[in-house]
Amino acid sequence: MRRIGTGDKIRALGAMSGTSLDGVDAAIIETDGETVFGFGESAYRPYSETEREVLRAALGRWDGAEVEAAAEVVETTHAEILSRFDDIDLIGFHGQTFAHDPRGRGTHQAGSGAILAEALGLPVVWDFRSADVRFGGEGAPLAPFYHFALARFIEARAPLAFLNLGGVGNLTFADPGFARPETEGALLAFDTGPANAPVNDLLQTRLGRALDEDGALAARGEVNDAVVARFLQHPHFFRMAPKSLDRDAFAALAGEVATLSDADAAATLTACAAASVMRGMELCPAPPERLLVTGGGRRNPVMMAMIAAGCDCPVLPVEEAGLDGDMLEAQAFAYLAVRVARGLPTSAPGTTGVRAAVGGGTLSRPGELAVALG
Ligand SMILES: Nc1ncnc2c1ncn2[C@@H]1O[C@H](COP(=O)(O)OP(=O)(O)OP(=O)(O)O)[C@@H](O)[C@H]1O
Ligand SMILES: CC(=O)N[C@H]1[C@@H]2OC[C@@H](O2)[C@@H](O)[C@@H]1O[C@H](C)C(=O)O
Repeated sequence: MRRIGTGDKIRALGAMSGTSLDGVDAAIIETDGETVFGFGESAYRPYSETEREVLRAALGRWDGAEVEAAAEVVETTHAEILSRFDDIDLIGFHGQTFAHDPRGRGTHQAGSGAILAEALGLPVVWDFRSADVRFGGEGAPLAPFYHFALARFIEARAPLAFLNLGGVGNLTFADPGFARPETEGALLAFDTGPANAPVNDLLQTRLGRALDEDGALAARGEVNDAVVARFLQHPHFFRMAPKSLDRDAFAALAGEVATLSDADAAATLTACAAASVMRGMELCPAPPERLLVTGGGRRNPVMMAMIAAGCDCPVLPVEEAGLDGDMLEAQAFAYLAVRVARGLPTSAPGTTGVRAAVGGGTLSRPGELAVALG
């Protein structure tokens, strides 16, 4: 691959498989790793029920047969979706997080970028989170550097916030007045709390459904305020930002709603997700002019209304700013891949708590694996 410089329009393809285990998102952006020039095609490849079972069996595990089987699903499904795109310079492959314990065992995203580089015949940047953890960071969230680039892309004139409502929620406060994302004060980011994961798990366990479509069940229920108040006593809400979460850090919530009706339980878990966003907004260093929401939760009108009711600024899906809320994280890993290829940082003390700005990620080129094995 040629050396990349400022102003070079690299066509990077990013792929993300998030904590809700619904499928793989893939999207192209054009960038030099600093400025976003534009967007390209995107695609979504849902996991089959069988694949999802294999992935679920690996949740919370670091190694062993379950993780190996899951890594194979991650690699084959990604190879399938990524091979659909043409004229790509570089791939950013996030992989699938099964376990995340930055202050303990570390963080692990399953799936090998080296194998994908071989399969696709393209350079692949992967393992984005390990270096950050090694340097004292949380290893997450990593989208904030991309949020900063987007704030400039949409020509935001005042500090704003991005909220991702995936399985877990994460919030980024971005001040586009700064020239670079790693400068102190440009970004503050952290995981807010659980977002869709507890509601999804409830629907799966009780009703055999993957999600509460449009919040229909939650809309019929009543929020149990005592459960929400107890939820907010979790140590996560007393930690300073940056901070991150494992998908199942709040697994105990399922027990808290066990005696509630399906509708009341869904309403209460949705309210917990919204309450954690409100706590998150209190951590912003200044009031953001708007909260732009990405991720699947922005399609849940009950969750969105609860969040809007607790915020002092407009709460809008990112589409209101001309962005694509389904593909934003896949785009983020395309953007970060170009930064890694250029040796630019991908996280900073304000985004992950890392000791100093660091570039995380391994670049694998096709042919390397053959050399390594031979
Ligand atoms: N119409 C809808 N109504 C309610 N919830 C929805 C709807 N569409 C999507 N969701 C929720 O959004 C989830 C998917 O969100 P998304 O793809 O952003 O998560 P993810 O990327 O896997 O997670 P993370 O960002 O934590 O890694 C679904 O599992 C579901 O809970
Ligand atoms: C360890 C890990 O995979 N974390 C994910 C997860 O899903 C949402 C939230 O928790 C966020 O911290 C992160 O993903 C996004 C893409 C990020 O790194 O910005």
